[in-house]
Amino acid sequence: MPLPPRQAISTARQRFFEAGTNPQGLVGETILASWRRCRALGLVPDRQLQLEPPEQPSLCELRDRNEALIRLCKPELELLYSDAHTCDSIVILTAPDSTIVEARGSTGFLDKAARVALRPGVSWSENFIGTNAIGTALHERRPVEVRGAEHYFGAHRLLSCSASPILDGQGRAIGLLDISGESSVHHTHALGMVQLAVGQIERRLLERETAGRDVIRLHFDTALLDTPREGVLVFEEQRLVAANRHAIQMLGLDWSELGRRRYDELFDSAKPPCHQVVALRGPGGEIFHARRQGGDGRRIAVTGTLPPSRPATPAAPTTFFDAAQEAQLVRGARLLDADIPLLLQGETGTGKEVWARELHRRSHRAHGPFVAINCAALPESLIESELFGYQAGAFTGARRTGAPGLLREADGGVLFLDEIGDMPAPLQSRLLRVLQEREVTPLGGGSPVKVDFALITATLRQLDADVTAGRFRADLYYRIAQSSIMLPPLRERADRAALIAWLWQQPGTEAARVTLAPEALAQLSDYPWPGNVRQLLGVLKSLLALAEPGTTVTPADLPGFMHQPPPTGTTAPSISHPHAVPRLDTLAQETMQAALDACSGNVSDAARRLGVSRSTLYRRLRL
Ligand SMILES: Nc1ncnc2c1ncn2[C@@H]1O[C@H](COP(=O)(O)OP(=O)(O)OP(=O)(O)O)[C@@H](O)[C@H]1O
Repeated sequence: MPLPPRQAISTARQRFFEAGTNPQGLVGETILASWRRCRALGLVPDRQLQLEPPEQPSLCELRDRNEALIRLCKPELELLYSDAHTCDSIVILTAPDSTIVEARGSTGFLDKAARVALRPGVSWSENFIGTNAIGTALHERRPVEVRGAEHYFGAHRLLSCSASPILDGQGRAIGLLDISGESSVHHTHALGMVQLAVGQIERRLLERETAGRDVIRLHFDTALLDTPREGVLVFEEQRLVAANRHAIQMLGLDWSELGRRRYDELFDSAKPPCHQVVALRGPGGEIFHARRQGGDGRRIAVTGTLPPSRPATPAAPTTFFDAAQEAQLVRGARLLDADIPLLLQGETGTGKEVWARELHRRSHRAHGPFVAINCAALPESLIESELFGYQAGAFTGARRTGAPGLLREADGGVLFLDEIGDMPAPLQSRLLRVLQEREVTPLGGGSPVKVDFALITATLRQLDADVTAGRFRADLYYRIAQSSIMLPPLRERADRAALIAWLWQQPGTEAARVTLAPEALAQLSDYPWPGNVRQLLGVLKSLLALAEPGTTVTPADLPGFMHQPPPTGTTAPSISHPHAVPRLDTLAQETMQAALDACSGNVSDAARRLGVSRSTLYRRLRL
């Protein structure tokens, strides 16, 4: 006979936290998965919680920053607030990073909630607060209810919370709505109310995005067309570029497929004429009732093949960012949206490219291309034509049709110039001109062509020192470094253990079947990692590949180099000493040369074999 809910959850806790056994069936899968994530992050369930966030922004600043979100949600918030007053509960709006922006409702419950830091200014990210409706729903990107002792930390037992993230047309959470109350009272309708409210907000949000675009609305039931339950798909030419969660569900898609799927892969007939309700057969043979809403002249759909060079909208994130980094990303995306160039600085493997892609994904230009160019990897003889394009017959070997060049391919999106410090001097002047005039003149003449892109650059060198030494143009430096983000080396990051635990858990790593012993986690997080996240990832992947399923990885399993004292200078290749050559470097140099020889000089193969980027090889071997 099933246990009553309270007893089931306390038995589940006892089995999971004390006996270390699996409480399957006693607690929902979502809660159990979250408990596992929290345990892997090293969170201790009976720990006294720190009530203040690490860097509490002023509440006014927080509200200012989230003003658009507050405005968007206002109608639903007002309705829910008045209801919450009478139900001894509160309504919470959070930013996408889980920080509570507003909490209103019953004054009695607001006081109780504030005692466990459920109040504005505090981040309820699962990484810090453990299993809770806000953090867990944002992690899962779907509605979640967490009641009483299902919360990871004992201190939160008094809460019963229902939350749903607010997703935009690309499946990105732009905020979250939550209703919280006493766990002793069963708030039967809270989750339904939150979902209804979020449904309305998302509908309004998507209406803004879809105005004037090629949209298909659909449902299995004609009566549900034009209601908040309908699926909405937005196409640019043939490409599916945005959708709502109902459409994603009905078509059995994943958010990461946006930008990649084509209309003709989803439906077996041509796009219907506008405004008529027609039947469309979906990918699984199911029949939908659909109505197409045509775009304006600019965006009206034309059938035909997609240009292959146009990159897809980036997939859903598979990256780890702590609360401070989240705040930096939000700020970075805002600067990018204001067309202010961003410079990312950090040692090799600290994640500069990961950050650039994430900033693009969060920017208004997420629909546009992300064009990454590694200035160190492009041979000097090719870099000019690759970047600026060329006219037909501009030089021997030029394509007959000419080429637009990568700068023009970035039009409408983000241009990422990696290793900008390695850009040859003559090209620095040409690039500066493009940035000032916002137009590109191809090699071999021809008229200048307007370009519109946001610029992110990256370097592992100390560019200001290069400017002083005359190796880098000062005017270009001041142009590209209007705002910069310093990515710290892994050895200086306070979130090392959390990052390792998170990487260990990633899908496809089989980590679910291999446990990482706390001592091994401690040793991994104490190591100085000269190759930063890239090197760490390589080690984790080898550990997982070598471990037998069901076993535990202990310190004895860690690679030999981690048992020796770190070589002198291991921590030296920092941005402030870019040219220091520690002993480890000599070793690395020899290994890289050997790999290159073994691959008959093929840089890509050698880089793959070593688990480093091509650019690292180019740079380190000065090819
Ligand atoms: N925040 C993160 N979350 C998950 N993985 C990350 C993160 N940061 C870096 N990585 C991983 O670390 C590796 C190196 O990242 P990336 O290539 O962005 O570094 P980089 O600083 O551009 O390196 P380089 O200067 O050598 O080109 C990649 O495999 C990336 O997936």
